[in-house]
Amino acid sequence: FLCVVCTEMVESVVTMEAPHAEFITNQGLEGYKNFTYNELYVATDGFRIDRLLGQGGFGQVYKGFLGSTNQEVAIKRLDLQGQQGDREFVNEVVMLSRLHHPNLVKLVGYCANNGQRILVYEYMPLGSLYNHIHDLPPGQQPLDWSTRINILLGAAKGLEYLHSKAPPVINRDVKCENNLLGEGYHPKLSDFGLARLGPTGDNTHVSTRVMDTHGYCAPEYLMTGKLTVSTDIYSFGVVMLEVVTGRIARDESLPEPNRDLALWAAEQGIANLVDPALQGQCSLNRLSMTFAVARRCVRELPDGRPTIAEVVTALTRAAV
Ligand SMILES: Nc1ncnc2c1ncn2[C@@H]1O[C@H](COP(=O)(O)OP(=O)(O)OP(=O)(O)O)[C@@H](O)[C@H]1O
Repeated sequence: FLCVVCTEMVESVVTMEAPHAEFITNQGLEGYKNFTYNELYVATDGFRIDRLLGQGGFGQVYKGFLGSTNQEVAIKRLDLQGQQGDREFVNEVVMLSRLHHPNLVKLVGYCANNGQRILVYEYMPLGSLYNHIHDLPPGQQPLDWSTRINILLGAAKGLEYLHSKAPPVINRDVKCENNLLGEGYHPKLSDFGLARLGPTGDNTHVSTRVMDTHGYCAPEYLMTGKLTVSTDIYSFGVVMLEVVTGRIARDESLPEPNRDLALWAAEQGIANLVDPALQGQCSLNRLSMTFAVARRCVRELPDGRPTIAEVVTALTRAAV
């Protein structure tokens, strides 16, 4: 019964019918805890400011502690902006309840009582990849080559799982901030509120909202709003370039055409590309392999981009 319900809900999310958040609460989703607002209020000491982990496009994320299970969690409280927020909420809950992989962040539960829209996730103690690549606080050592390549490999495996579903799940929001890190820098993709089920047959899903997340968007997506697995591949290529160059995806302080990392990297030799902090840590062969696959991912024409399975193969070779 629940599977049928989930499928119906996913379809209604994709076709943007009326939200179903109260419906989720009433029916429950097997395996996920339906929290009361009070439980989460207690877990975060009243959503105290010093528990704030970060602010995303859809609301604040707090660190919480569930006394009943002795578990640390991340609690995302969505800003209530009418149906839009509701749609993202239902989409995230339904998507995560169907998707399970060691490189995807786990949903612990949710709360949709009294107009609240709150998601509860496993806590990822090392935060986002962004914070380990960019704007390092003084004294923090940059990640070494082997850690960086293993993070990329794990993230690529998470994306491979999504793309291997029938129909494929398009993450649509692949970026460094959405790669969260657990103990030992184990990476997990997060944030499926924007994920969409991909096209079947020759149809291409046309998004009603084209979102440019600062240098991560494939050119054809910006022009047409058409979502395919190739648009995720482009974004993943930008993440790869960030991780190995240490540069951000789009640097507004630079003159065009050097602002977008993907465009800049296409014109550079390896010596210029590699993050100075990685000098001497990796053979030229592995560096060239990694840059070659990253550059293929950010090709202008989607047909020239590799599949995520090819990316996993290349990164596996670069990691050994
Ligand atoms: N499960 C988690 N464990 C630990 N920290 C988390 C977790 N989820 C989110 N965070 C922190 O909260 C921040 C905001 O997360 P969130 O997913 O809301 O936004 P985002 O991905 O940065 O942006 P957007 O929602 O616009 O894509 C993250 O960058 C991360 O630092």
